Amino acid sequence: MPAVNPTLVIAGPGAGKTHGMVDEIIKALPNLENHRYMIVITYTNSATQNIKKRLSKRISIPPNLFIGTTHSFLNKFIVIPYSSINNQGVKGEKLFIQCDTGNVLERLFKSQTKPDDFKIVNAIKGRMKRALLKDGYITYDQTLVLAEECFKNKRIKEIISNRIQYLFVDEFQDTNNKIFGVIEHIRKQKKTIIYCVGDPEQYIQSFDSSIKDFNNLPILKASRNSKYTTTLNKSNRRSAQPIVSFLNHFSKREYNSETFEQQRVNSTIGERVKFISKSADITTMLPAFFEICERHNILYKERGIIAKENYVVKKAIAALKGNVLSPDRSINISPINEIRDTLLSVLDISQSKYCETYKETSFDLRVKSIQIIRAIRKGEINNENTFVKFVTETLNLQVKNRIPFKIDNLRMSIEAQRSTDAVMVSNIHRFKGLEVDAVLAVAKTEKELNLWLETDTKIRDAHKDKATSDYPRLGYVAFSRARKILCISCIESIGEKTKEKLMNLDVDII
Ligand SMILES: Nc1ncnc2c1ncn2[C@@H]1O[C@H](COP(=O)(O)OP(=O)(O)OP(=O)(O)O)[C@@H](O)[C@H]1O
Repeated sequence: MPAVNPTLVIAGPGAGKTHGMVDEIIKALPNLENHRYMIVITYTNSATQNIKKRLSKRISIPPNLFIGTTHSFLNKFIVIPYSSINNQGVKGEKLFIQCDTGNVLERLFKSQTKPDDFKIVNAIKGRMKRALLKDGYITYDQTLVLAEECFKNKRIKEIISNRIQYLFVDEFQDTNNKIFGVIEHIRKQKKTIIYCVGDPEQYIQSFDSSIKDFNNLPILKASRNSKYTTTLNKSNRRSAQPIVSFLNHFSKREYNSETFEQQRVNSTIGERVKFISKSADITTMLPAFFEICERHNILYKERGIIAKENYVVKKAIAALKGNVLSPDRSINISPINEIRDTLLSVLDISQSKYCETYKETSFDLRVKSIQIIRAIRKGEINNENTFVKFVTETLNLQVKNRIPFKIDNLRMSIEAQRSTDAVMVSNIHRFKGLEVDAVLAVAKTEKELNLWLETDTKIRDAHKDKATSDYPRLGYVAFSRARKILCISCIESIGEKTKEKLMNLDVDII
Protein backbone atom coordinates (compact mmCIF):
# COMPACT_ATOMS: atom_id res chain seq x y z
CA MET A 1 0.00 0.00 0.00
CA PRO A 2 1.55 3.37 -0.94
CA ALA A 3 2.04 5.54 2.15
CA VAL A 4 0.02 8.69 2.58
CA ASN A 5 1.44 11.89 4.08
CA PRO A 6 2.74 11.40 7.62
CA THR A 7 0.35 12.40 10.37
CA LEU A 8 1.66 14.96 12.81
CA VAL A 9 -0.42 15.43 15.94
CA ILE A 10 0.38 18.52 17.97
CA ALA A 11 -1.12 18.03 21.41
CA GLY A 12 -0.62 19.84 24.68
CA PRO A 13 -0.12 18.58 28.21
CA GLY A 14 -2.73 16.13 29.45
CA ALA A 15 -4.10 15.52 25.95
CA GLY A 16 -3.52 11.79 26.32
CA LYS A 17 -0.87 11.71 23.59
CA THR A 18 0.48 8.27 24.38
CA HIS A 19 -3.06 6.99 24.94
CA GLY A 20 -4.04 8.22 21.45
CA MET A 21 -0.95 6.73 19.84
CA VAL A 22 -1.59 3.35 21.47
CA ASP A 23 -5.13 3.45 19.98
CA GLU A 24 -3.66 4.18 16.53
CA ILE A 25 -1.19 1.29 16.89
CA ILE A 26 -3.97 -1.14 17.81
CA LYS A 27 -6.06 0.10 14.88
CA ALA A 28 -3.17 -0.42 12.44
CA LEU A 29 -1.91 -3.80 13.70
CA PRO A 30 -4.38 -5.99 11.73
CA ASN A 31 -2.88 -4.52 8.53
CA LEU A 32 0.73 -5.22 9.52
CA GLU A 33 2.29 -7.65 7.05
CA ASN A 34 4.24 -10.57 8.53
CA HIS A 35 7.47 -9.77 6.73
CA ARG A 36 7.49 -6.07 7.63
CA TYR A 37 7.86 -4.15 10.87
CA MET A 38 5.91 -1.68 12.93
CA ILE A 39 8.33 0.59 14.78
CA VAL A 40 7.35 2.64 17.82
CA ILE A 41 10.05 5.00 18.99
CA THR A 42 10.28 6.89 22.25
CA TYR A 43 12.97 8.94 23.98
CA THR A 44 13.40 7.22 27.33
CA ASN A 45 13.42 3.65 28.58
CA SER A 46 10.57 4.45 30.95
CA ALA A 47 8.43 5.73 28.06
CA THR A 48 9.20 2.48 26.20
CA GLN A 49 8.10 0.42 29.21
CA ASN A 50 4.98 2.54 29.56
CA ILE A 51 3.91 1.90 25.95
CA LYS A 52 4.72 -1.81 26.19
CA LYS A 53 2.65 -2.07 29.38
CA ARG A 54 -0.32 -0.20 27.90
CA LEU A 55 -0.24 -2.27 24.72
CA SER A 56 0.20 -5.63 26.40
CA LYS A 57 -2.87 -4.96 28.54
CA ARG A 58 -4.92 -4.86 25.35
CA ILE A 59 -3.16 -7.11 22.82
CA SER A 60 -0.39 -9.66 22.57
CA ILE A 61 2.60 -7.89 21.06
CA PRO A 62 3.60 -9.55 17.75
CA PRO A 63 7.32 -10.23 17.07
CA ASN A 64 7.42 -7.68 14.26
CA LEU A 65 6.26 -4.84 16.50
CA PHE A 66 9.37 -3.07 17.79
CA ILE A 67 9.02 -0.66 20.70
CA GLY A 68 12.18 1.06 21.88
CA THR A 69 14.25 4.20 22.17
CA THR A 70 15.49 6.01 19.08
CA HIS A 71 18.99 4.71 19.65
CA SER A 72 17.89 1.09 20.02
CA PHE A 73 15.84 1.42 16.82
CA LEU A 74 18.71 2.95 14.84
CA ASN A 75 21.15 0.33 16.14
CA LYS A 76 18.92 -2.69 15.51
CA PHE A 77 17.52 -1.71 12.12
CA ILE A 78 20.30 0.35 10.58
CA VAL A 79 23.68 0.39 12.34
CA ILE A 80 24.02 -3.36 13.09
CA PRO A 81 22.87 -4.70 9.71
CA TYR A 82 24.14 -2.00 7.35
CA SER A 83 26.85 0.33 8.74
CA SER A 84 29.72 -2.07 7.94
CA ILE A 85 28.42 -2.69 4.43
CA ASN A 86 28.19 1.06 3.93
CA ASN A 87 31.49 1.95 5.61
CA GLN A 88 34.52 -0.36 5.43
CA GLY A 89 35.98 1.36 8.50
CA VAL A 90 33.32 -0.13 10.81
CA LYS A 91 33.90 -3.63 12.21
CA GLY A 92 31.12 -6.16 11.54
CA GLU A 93 30.71 -7.24 15.15
CA LYS A 94 29.60 -4.30 17.28
CA LEU A 95 29.71 -3.23 20.89
CA PHE A 96 27.67 -0.25 22.02
CA ILE A 97 29.08 2.26 24.49
CA GLN A 98 26.53 4.31 26.42
CA CYS A 99 28.40 7.60 26.17
CA ASP A 100 29.59 10.09 23.56
CA THR A 101 32.97 10.05 21.81
CA GLY A 102 33.70 13.27 23.75
CA ASN A 103 33.34 11.40 27.06
CA VAL A 104 35.82 8.75 25.89
CA LEU A 105 38.21 11.55 24.92
CA GLU A 106 37.89 13.21 28.35
CA ARG A 107 38.71 9.86 29.91
CA LEU A 108 41.83 9.66 27.76
CA PHE A 109 42.92 13.11 28.94
CA LYS A 110 42.74 11.95 32.53
CA SER A 111 45.76 9.80 31.85
CA GLN A 112 47.62 12.19 29.54
CA THR A 113 47.82 15.97 29.32
CA LYS A 114 45.20 17.60 27.12
CA PRO A 115 46.83 19.71 24.38
CA ASP A 116 45.92 23.43 24.42
CA ASP A 117 45.41 23.63 20.66
CA PHE A 118 41.84 22.63 19.81
CA LYS A 119 42.95 21.57 16.30
CA ILE A 120 45.23 18.95 17.87
CA VAL A 121 42.42 17.87 20.20
CA ASN A 122 40.09 17.49 17.20
CA ALA A 123 42.69 15.48 15.32
CA ILE A 124 43.09 13.14 18.32
CA LYS A 125 39.30 12.85 18.55
CA GLY A 126 39.06 11.94 14.85
CA ARG A 127 41.76 9.30 15.21
CA MET A 128 40.14 7.89 18.32
CA LYS A 129 36.73 7.75 16.63
CA ARG A 130 38.14 5.85 13.67
CA ALA A 131 40.01 3.45 15.99
CA LEU A 132 36.83 2.80 18.01
CA LEU A 133 34.79 2.11 14.86
CA LYS A 134 37.50 -0.18 13.50
CA ASP A 135 37.21 -2.25 16.69
CA GLY A 136 33.41 -2.19 16.49
CA TYR A 137 32.85 0.22 19.44
CA ILE A 138 29.88 2.44 18.67
CA THR A 139 29.45 5.47 20.90
CA TYR A 140 26.09 7.16 21.44
CA ASP A 141 26.76 9.98 18.96
CA GLN A 142 28.14 7.61 16.34
CA THR A 143 24.84 5.69 16.21
CA LEU A 144 23.25 8.81 14.72
CA VAL A 145 26.14 9.55 12.38
CA LEU A 146 26.34 5.99 11.02
CA ALA A 147 22.58 5.70 10.63
CA GLU A 148 22.44 8.95 8.70
CA GLU A 149 25.37 7.84 6.50
CA CYS A 150 23.56 4.59 5.62
CA PHE A 151 20.75 6.62 4.09
CA LYS A 152 23.17 8.10 1.59
CA ASN A 153 23.32 4.63 0.04
CA LYS A 154 20.33 4.31 -2.29
CA ARG A 155 20.01 0.53 -2.04
CA ILE A 156 20.28 0.45 1.78
CA LYS A 157 17.74 3.26 1.98
CA GLU A 158 15.31 1.21 -0.12
CA ILE A 159 15.84 -1.97 1.89
CA ILE A 160 15.32 -0.22 5.24
CA SER A 161 12.18 1.56 4.06
CA ASN A 162 10.78 -1.68 2.63
CA ARG A 163 11.23 -3.34 6.02
CA ILE A 164 9.31 -0.65 7.89
CA GLN A 165 5.58 -0.61 7.22
CA TYR A 166 4.66 1.68 10.13
CA LEU A 167 6.66 4.22 12.10
CA PHE A 168 5.23 5.81 15.26
CA VAL A 169 7.17 8.53 17.07
CA ASP A 170 6.16 9.59 20.58
CA GLU A 171 7.45 12.85 22.18
CA PHE A 172 8.26 14.07 18.69
CA GLN A 173 9.39 17.45 20.08
CA ASP A 174 12.54 15.71 21.35
CA THR A 175 13.50 14.57 17.84
CA ASN A 176 16.73 16.28 16.83
CA ASN A 177 17.71 17.13 13.28
CA LYS A 178 19.75 13.96 12.74
CA ILE A 179 16.84 11.70 13.72
CA PHE A 180 14.48 13.90 11.74
CA GLY A 181 16.82 13.41 8.78
CA VAL A 182 16.35 9.65 9.11
CA ILE A 183 12.55 10.03 9.37
CA GLU A 184 12.60 12.28 6.31
CA HIS A 185 14.56 9.70 4.29
CA ILE A 186 12.01 7.05 5.24
CA ARG A 187 9.12 9.40 4.38
CA LYS A 188 10.53 10.18 0.95
CA GLN A 189 10.67 6.48 0.07
CA LYS A 190 6.85 6.47 0.39
CA LYS A 191 6.78 2.91 1.75
CA THR A 192 6.06 3.69 5.37
CA ILE A 193 3.03 5.03 7.19
CA ILE A 194 4.31 7.58 9.70
CA TYR A 195 2.56 8.94 12.80
CA CYS A 196 4.26 11.50 15.05
CA VAL A 197 2.89 13.12 18.18
CA GLY A 198 4.39 15.78 20.41
CA ASP A 199 4.19 19.15 22.06
CA PRO A 200 6.72 21.82 21.04
CA GLU A 201 6.01 23.78 24.22
CA GLN A 202 7.40 20.86 26.23
CA TYR A 203 10.78 20.86 24.51
CA ILE A 204 13.17 21.31 27.43
CA GLN A 205 16.41 19.85 26.10
CA SER A 206 19.34 22.03 25.21
CA PHE A 207 19.59 23.15 21.61
CA ASP A 208 22.16 21.13 19.76
CA SER A 209 24.24 22.83 17.13
CA SER A 210 21.84 21.78 14.37
CA ILE A 211 18.85 23.50 15.96
CA LYS A 212 20.21 26.85 17.17
CA ASP A 213 16.85 28.57 16.74
CA PHE A 214 13.65 27.20 18.33
CA ASN A 215 11.82 27.49 15.02
CA ASN A 216 14.29 25.00 13.61
CA LEU A 217 12.99 22.34 15.93
CA PRO A 218 11.97 19.39 13.72
CA ILE A 219 8.42 19.28 15.14
CA LEU A 220 7.89 22.91 14.09
CA LYS A 221 9.58 22.37 10.73
CA ALA A 222 7.31 19.39 10.08
CA SER A 223 4.24 21.40 11.09
CA ARG A 224 5.11 23.96 8.39
CA ASN A 225 5.81 21.28 5.78
CA SER A 226 2.83 20.53 3.52
CA LYS A 227 4.06 16.93 3.21
CA TYR A 228 2.91 16.37 6.80
CA THR A 229 -0.77 16.38 7.67
CA THR A 230 -0.82 18.35 10.89
CA THR A 231 -3.73 18.11 13.29
CA LEU A 232 -4.14 19.90 16.60
CA ASN A 233 -5.45 17.98 19.59
CA LYS A 234 -6.65 20.72 21.88
CA SER A 235 -8.02 18.61 24.74
CA ASN A 236 -6.69 18.76 28.22
CA ARG A 237 -7.96 15.74 30.14
CA ARG A 238 -5.80 16.41 33.16
CA SER A 239 -6.25 19.83 34.67
CA ALA A 240 -9.05 21.85 36.25
CA GLN A 241 -10.35 24.87 34.34
CA PRO A 242 -8.30 27.60 36.11
CA ILE A 243 -5.10 25.68 35.35
CA VAL A 244 -6.05 25.07 31.70
CA SER A 245 -6.81 28.81 31.26
CA PHE A 246 -3.51 29.71 32.92
CA LEU A 247 -1.57 27.32 30.64
CA ASN A 248 -3.23 28.83 27.58
CA HIS A 249 -1.38 32.09 28.21
CA PHE A 250 1.87 30.34 27.29
CA SER A 251 1.00 27.98 24.47
CA LYS A 252 -0.91 30.06 21.93
CA ARG A 253 0.94 29.25 18.76
CA GLU A 254 -0.33 29.55 15.19
CA TYR A 255 -0.30 26.41 13.04
CA ASN A 256 -1.30 27.07 9.44
CA SER A 257 -3.50 29.94 10.65
CA GLU A 258 -5.13 27.85 13.38
CA THR A 259 -4.37 28.90 16.97
CA PHE A 260 -3.51 26.28 19.53
CA GLU A 261 -5.63 26.70 22.64
CA GLN A 262 -6.58 23.91 25.01
CA GLN A 263 -10.03 23.08 26.25
CA ARG A 264 -10.71 21.19 29.44
CA VAL A 265 -12.13 17.70 28.82
CA ASN A 266 -12.70 16.43 32.37
CA SER A 267 -14.80 17.17 35.43
CA THR A 268 -11.87 17.96 37.73
CA ILE A 269 -12.65 20.56 40.35
CA GLY A 270 -9.81 22.86 41.26
CA GLU A 271 -8.96 26.33 42.48
CA ARG A 272 -7.58 29.49 40.95
CA VAL A 273 -3.81 29.45 40.52
CA LYS A 274 -2.00 30.86 43.59
CA PHE A 275 1.29 32.62 44.12
CA ILE A 276 2.63 31.98 47.61
CA SER A 277 4.51 35.13 48.48
CA LYS A 278 5.97 33.94 51.81
CA SER A 279 9.43 33.72 50.39
CA ALA A 280 12.98 33.57 51.79
CA ASP A 281 12.82 29.89 52.51
CA ILE A 282 10.94 26.87 51.30
CA THR A 283 9.96 26.01 54.90
CA THR A 284 7.83 29.15 55.02
CA MET A 285 5.97 28.46 51.78
CA LEU A 286 5.14 24.80 52.48
CA PRO A 287 2.44 25.37 55.16
CA ALA A 288 0.41 27.56 52.78
CA PHE A 289 0.64 24.92 50.03
CA PHE A 290 -0.24 22.09 52.39
CA GLU A 291 -3.20 24.04 53.78
CA ILE A 292 -4.72 24.29 50.30
CA CYS A 293 -4.05 20.57 49.73
CA GLU A 294 -5.76 19.71 53.06
CA ARG A 295 -8.83 21.69 52.00
CA HIS A 296 -9.11 19.45 48.92
CA ASN A 297 -8.25 16.23 50.79
CA ILE A 298 -5.23 15.71 48.56
CA LEU A 299 -3.04 12.80 49.65
CA TYR A 300 0.63 13.48 50.37
CA LYS A 301 1.80 11.36 47.46
CA GLU A 302 -0.41 13.48 45.18
CA ARG A 303 1.48 16.65 46.15
CA GLY A 304 4.47 17.57 44.03
CA ILE A 305 7.14 20.18 44.68
CA ILE A 306 8.92 20.94 41.44
CA ALA A 307 11.87 23.19 40.72
CA LYS A 308 14.36 23.66 37.96
CA GLU A 309 17.33 24.15 40.25
CA ASN A 310 18.65 21.17 42.17
CA TYR A 311 19.55 23.68 44.88
CA VAL A 312 15.82 24.28 45.44
CA VAL A 313 15.03 20.56 45.23
CA LYS A 314 17.60 19.85 47.94
CA LYS A 315 16.14 22.62 50.12
CA ALA A 316 12.67 21.10 49.75
CA ILE A 317 13.96 17.63 50.64
CA ALA A 318 15.64 19.08 53.74
CA ALA A 319 12.49 21.02 54.70
CA LEU A 320 10.52 17.77 54.50
CA LYS A 321 13.23 15.95 56.48
CA GLY A 322 13.93 13.58 53.60
CA ASN A 323 10.40 12.21 53.70
CA VAL A 324 9.94 12.45 49.96
CA LEU A 325 9.12 10.38 46.92
CA SER A 326 11.13 10.72 43.77
CA PRO A 327 9.05 10.45 40.60
CA ASP A 328 10.64 7.61 38.70
CA ARG A 329 10.91 5.27 41.62
CA SER A 330 7.63 5.93 43.35
CA ILE A 331 4.90 3.71 44.73
CA ASN A 332 4.82 1.07 42.02
CA ILE A 333 8.30 -0.28 42.54
CA SER A 334 8.76 -2.56 45.51
CA PRO A 335 12.01 -1.72 47.32
CA ILE A 336 12.63 -5.45 47.77
CA ASN A 337 12.72 -5.96 44.01
CA GLU A 338 14.82 -2.87 43.60
CA ILE A 339 17.36 -4.05 46.19
CA ARG A 340 17.35 -7.55 44.65
CA ASP A 341 18.09 -6.11 41.21
CA THR A 342 20.85 -3.92 42.65
CA LEU A 343 22.37 -6.92 44.42
CA LEU A 344 22.28 -9.06 41.27
CA SER A 345 23.80 -6.21 39.32
CA VAL A 346 26.77 -5.81 41.70
CA LEU A 347 27.24 -9.58 41.66
CA ASP A 348 27.06 -9.41 37.86
CA ILE A 349 24.71 -12.39 37.67
CA SER A 350 21.13 -13.12 36.60
CA GLN A 351 18.57 -14.40 39.10
CA SER A 352 18.49 -17.90 37.61
CA LYS A 353 22.30 -18.09 37.47
CA TYR A 354 22.44 -16.85 41.08
CA CYS A 355 20.09 -19.62 42.26
CA GLU A 356 22.05 -22.18 40.30
CA THR A 357 25.49 -21.00 41.51
CA TYR A 358 24.62 -20.52 45.18
CA LYS A 359 22.12 -23.41 45.33
CA GLU A 360 19.47 -21.03 46.62
CA THR A 361 15.85 -20.28 45.75
CA SER A 362 14.40 -16.91 44.77
CA PHE A 363 12.95 -16.80 48.29
CA ASP A 364 16.49 -16.94 49.77
CA LEU A 365 17.42 -14.07 47.51
CA ARG A 366 14.41 -12.14 48.81
CA VAL A 367 15.53 -12.78 52.40
CA LYS A 368 18.95 -11.34 51.54
CA SER A 369 17.28 -8.27 50.03
CA ILE A 370 15.32 -7.80 53.26
CA GLN A 371 18.57 -8.08 55.26
CA ILE A 372 19.97 -5.26 53.10
CA ILE A 373 16.85 -3.14 53.63
CA ARG A 374 17.15 -3.58 57.41
CA ALA A 375 20.82 -2.62 57.30
CA ILE A 376 20.00 0.52 55.28
CA ARG A 377 17.28 1.47 57.78
CA LYS A 378 19.61 0.92 60.74
CA GLY A 379 22.25 3.06 59.03
CA GLU A 380 24.67 0.11 58.91
CA ILE A 381 24.70 0.63 55.15
CA ASN A 382 24.95 4.34 54.44
CA ASN A 383 27.20 4.57 51.41
CA GLU A 384 28.58 2.48 48.58
CA ASN A 385 31.55 1.21 50.63
CA THR A 386 29.42 -0.03 53.51
CA PHE A 387 27.08 -1.66 50.98
CA VAL A 388 29.96 -3.60 49.45
CA LYS A 389 31.26 -4.50 52.94
CA PHE A 390 27.83 -5.83 53.96
CA VAL A 391 27.46 -7.90 50.79
CA THR A 392 30.93 -9.43 51.08
CA GLU A 393 31.24 -9.86 54.84
CA THR A 394 27.69 -10.45 56.08
CA LEU A 395 26.13 -12.09 53.04
CA ASN A 396 29.34 -13.78 51.95
CA LEU A 397 28.93 -12.92 48.29
CA GLN A 398 31.53 -11.77 45.82
CA VAL A 399 31.05 -8.24 44.46
CA LYS A 400 32.07 -7.80 40.82
CA ASN A 401 30.55 -4.47 39.76
CA ARG A 402 30.16 -1.01 41.21
CA ILE A 403 26.72 -0.23 42.63
CA PRO A 404 24.71 1.26 39.73
CA PHE A 405 23.19 4.14 41.69
CA LYS A 406 23.36 5.98 44.94
CA ILE A 407 22.40 4.38 48.26
CA ASP A 408 20.45 7.58 48.99
CA ASN A 409 18.02 6.69 46.20
CA LEU A 410 17.49 3.23 47.64
CA ARG A 411 16.98 4.70 51.10
CA MET A 412 14.44 7.13 49.68
CA SER A 413 12.41 4.41 48.02
CA ILE A 414 12.48 2.32 51.21
CA GLU A 415 11.31 5.29 53.28
CA ALA A 416 8.65 6.24 50.79
CA GLN A 417 7.22 2.76 50.87
CA ARG A 418 6.87 2.95 54.67
CA SER A 419 5.42 6.39 55.08
CA THR A 420 2.11 7.62 53.85
CA ASP A 421 3.14 11.23 54.30
CA ALA A 422 5.90 11.38 51.70
CA VAL A 423 5.57 14.13 49.09
CA MET A 424 6.89 14.04 45.51
CA VAL A 425 9.90 16.31 45.12
CA SER A 426 11.76 16.58 41.87
CA ASN A 427 13.43 18.71 39.29
CA ILE A 428 11.35 19.59 36.23
CA HIS A 429 13.10 17.24 33.81
CA ARG A 430 12.31 14.18 35.92
CA PHE A 431 8.70 15.23 36.36
CA LYS A 432 8.06 15.44 32.63
CA GLY A 433 5.22 13.15 31.54
CA LEU A 434 3.88 12.73 35.09
CA GLU A 435 0.93 14.27 36.91
CA VAL A 436 -0.18 14.87 40.50
CA ASP A 437 -3.23 16.53 42.09
CA ALA A 438 -1.33 19.50 43.48
CA VAL A 439 1.86 21.18 42.30
CA LEU A 440 4.05 23.76 43.98
CA ALA A 441 6.42 25.10 41.30
CA VAL A 442 9.29 26.98 42.90
CA ALA A 443 11.55 29.38 41.01
CA LYS A 444 14.91 30.18 42.53
CA THR A 445 15.10 33.78 41.35
CA GLU A 446 12.70 36.47 40.21
CA LYS A 447 14.42 36.37 36.82
CA GLU A 448 13.66 32.68 36.44
CA LEU A 449 10.05 33.26 37.51
CA ASN A 450 9.63 36.04 34.95
CA LEU A 451 10.93 33.75 32.27
CA TRP A 452 8.33 31.13 33.19
CA LEU A 453 5.62 33.82 33.09
CA GLU A 454 6.54 35.19 29.65
CA THR A 455 3.44 35.06 27.47
CA ASP A 456 4.85 36.37 24.19
CA THR A 457 5.53 33.32 21.98
CA LYS A 458 8.23 35.18 20.03
CA ILE A 459 10.13 36.09 23.20
CA ARG A 460 9.67 32.56 24.58
CA ASP A 461 11.03 31.07 21.35
CA ALA A 462 13.96 33.47 21.14
CA HIS A 463 15.23 32.78 24.65
CA LYS A 464 18.48 30.85 24.55
CA ASP A 465 20.23 31.94 27.67
CA LYS A 466 20.42 28.49 29.21
CA ALA A 467 23.60 29.21 31.10
CA THR A 468 21.98 31.82 33.31
CA SER A 469 18.30 31.13 33.38
CA ASP A 470 17.26 28.26 31.14
CA TYR A 471 14.07 28.08 29.10
CA PRO A 472 10.60 29.58 29.63
CA ARG A 473 9.19 26.16 28.68
CA LEU A 474 10.51 24.63 31.92
CA GLY A 475 7.86 26.59 33.82
CA TYR A 476 5.17 25.36 31.42
CA VAL A 477 6.15 21.73 31.99
CA ALA A 478 6.09 22.26 35.77
CA PHE A 479 2.72 24.10 35.76
CA SER A 480 1.06 21.55 33.51
CA ARG A 481 1.71 18.58 35.85
CA ALA A 482 -1.14 19.73 38.15
CA ARG A 483 -4.64 18.25 38.08
CA LYS A 484 -6.43 20.33 40.73
CA ILE A 485 -4.14 22.82 42.45
CA LEU A 486 -1.31 24.88 41.05
CA CYS A 487 0.75 27.03 43.40
CA ILE A 488 3.80 28.98 42.31
CA SER A 489 6.45 30.51 44.51
CA CYS A 490 9.91 32.02 44.39
CA ILE A 491 12.81 31.80 46.82
CA GLU A 492 13.73 35.42 46.07
CA SER A 493 11.15 38.05 47.02
CA ILE A 494 9.44 39.55 43.98
CA GLY A 495 8.84 43.16 42.97
CA GLU A 496 5.62 44.99 42.15
CA LYS A 497 6.02 44.50 38.40
CA THR A 498 6.15 40.73 38.74
CA LYS A 499 3.15 40.81 41.10
CA GLU A 500 1.22 42.81 38.51
CA LYS A 501 2.15 40.30 35.84
CA LEU A 502 0.87 37.47 38.04
CA MET A 503 -2.41 39.30 38.68
CA ASN A 504 -2.83 39.89 34.95
CA LEU A 505 -2.56 36.14 34.54
CA ASP A 506 -5.45 35.71 37.02
CA VAL A 507 -3.17 34.40 39.73
CA ASP A 508 -4.13 35.07 43.37
CA ILE A 509 -1.26 36.31 45.48
CA ILE A 510 -1.45 34.90 49.00
N1 LIG B 1 -8.90 8.79 25.95
C1 LIG B 1 -8.87 9.11 27.24
N2 LIG B 1 -9.99 9.04 27.99
C2 LIG B 1 -9.97 9.38 29.28
N3 LIG B 1 -8.89 9.79 29.94
C3 LIG B 1 -7.77 9.88 29.27
C4 LIG B 1 -7.69 9.55 27.88
N4 LIG B 1 -6.44 9.77 27.47
C5 LIG B 1 -5.76 10.20 28.57
N5 LIG B 1 -6.55 10.26 29.63
C6 LIG B 1 -6.16 10.72 30.96
O1 LIG B 1 -5.77 12.08 30.85
C7 LIG B 1 -4.61 12.33 31.64
C8 LIG B 1 -3.49 12.84 30.78
O2 LIG B 1 -3.04 11.81 29.93
P1 LIG B 1 -1.50 11.62 29.56
O3 LIG B 1 -0.66 11.71 30.80
O4 LIG B 1 -1.40 10.43 28.69
O5 LIG B 1 -1.30 12.93 28.71
P2 LIG B 1 -0.07 13.41 27.85
O6 LIG B 1 -0.62 13.95 26.61
O7 LIG B 1 0.96 12.35 27.77
O8 LIG B 1 0.44 14.60 28.75
P3 LIG B 1 1.90 15.24 28.94
O9 LIG B 1 2.34 15.76 27.62
O10 LIG B 1 1.67 16.34 29.90
O11 LIG B 1 2.79 14.20 29.50
C9 LIG B 1 -4.28 11.04 32.35
O12 LIG B 1 -4.85 11.10 33.65
C10 LIG B 1 -4.95 9.97 31.50
O13 LIG B 1 -5.32 8.86 32.27
